[in-house]
Amino acid sequence: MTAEIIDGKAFAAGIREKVAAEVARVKAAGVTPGLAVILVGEDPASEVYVGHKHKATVAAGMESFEYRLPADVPEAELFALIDRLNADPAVHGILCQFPVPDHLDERRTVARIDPAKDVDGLSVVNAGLLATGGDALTPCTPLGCLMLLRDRLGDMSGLSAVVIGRSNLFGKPMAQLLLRENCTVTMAHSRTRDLDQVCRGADILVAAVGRAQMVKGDWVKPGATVIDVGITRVPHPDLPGKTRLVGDVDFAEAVEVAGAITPVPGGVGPMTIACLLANTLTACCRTHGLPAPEGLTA
Ligand SMILES: Nc1nc(=O)c2c([nH]1)NC[C@@H]1CN(c3ccc(C(=O)N[C@@H](CCC(=O)O)C(=O)O)cc3)C=[N+]21
Repeated sequence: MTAEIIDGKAFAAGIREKVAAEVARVKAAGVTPGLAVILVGEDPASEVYVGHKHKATVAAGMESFEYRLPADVPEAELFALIDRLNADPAVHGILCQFPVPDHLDERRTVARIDPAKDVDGLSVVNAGLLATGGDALTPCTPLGCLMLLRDRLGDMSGLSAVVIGRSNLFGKPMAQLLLRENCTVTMAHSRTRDLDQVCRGADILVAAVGRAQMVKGDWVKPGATVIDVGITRVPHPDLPGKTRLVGDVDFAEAVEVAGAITPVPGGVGPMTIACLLANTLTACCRTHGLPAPEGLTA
């Protein structure tokens, strides 16, 4: 039996349409949601993502503001920009693309962003709200995974969920979201013993380790839902000089065992951008006391 392949690209397109419809509604109420993206330095991969974000933002009817700062920008200058955006009523979401150059500190940078505009959901305030059951802005990639899981599984109560990876950006918030769905959650990581065995117990297996094709087919419980958050560029096996994207899961093996699985590309990645738009809309609605859009939040 081969797994159902979860089409994140199509699902994300649906979310983006929903966002666009809601944007039209808040515009009619006199507000245009705006997203500001800050890119420090010239990382080629980041350039591509920022380009995608800009296009998607505009396509949803929102305002997109882009700021490119030189790689050696002093912290004070970056912070002055963030302060300006915090105070700007046309800006409802602020995202500083990571990684930032070594002389800057991600924690200090996130802390500078107004938590009400922190559409990455990375601030201490939003992480704390998520952990304590409040109305947080939820990190985009975990939110996207949650939407895919809800769509496939509906009620997740009592299911065993294993998240591999414990980053602040993904693993920790993902575990919190699964816990809120009443899963029994295990957080696994690089020091976990007998990781393969731990994974075999999972009804929901979420891989976010950043190691290409690490999760093998025999790590997967038959019928499990597998969410692959990894994205690594590797040399193409058949085309010399070419590359391709792979996830943290050995897809060819896992697809034979799982009940459903997200591909890479076309799985979680497109959901991340769709959820960034959703979060910007949510932030805008909360700021203006408008009803929060349904189905677009955790
Ligand atoms: N502050 C911050 N927030 C982020 O959310 C953030 C960040 N920094 N830095 C970089 C990572 C990476 N990221 C992705 C977004 C979309 C795809 C995506 O759309 N991927 C597609 C296509 C990928 C391709 O073809 O290159 C896919 O998987 O199908 C992937 C990765 C957001 N990030």
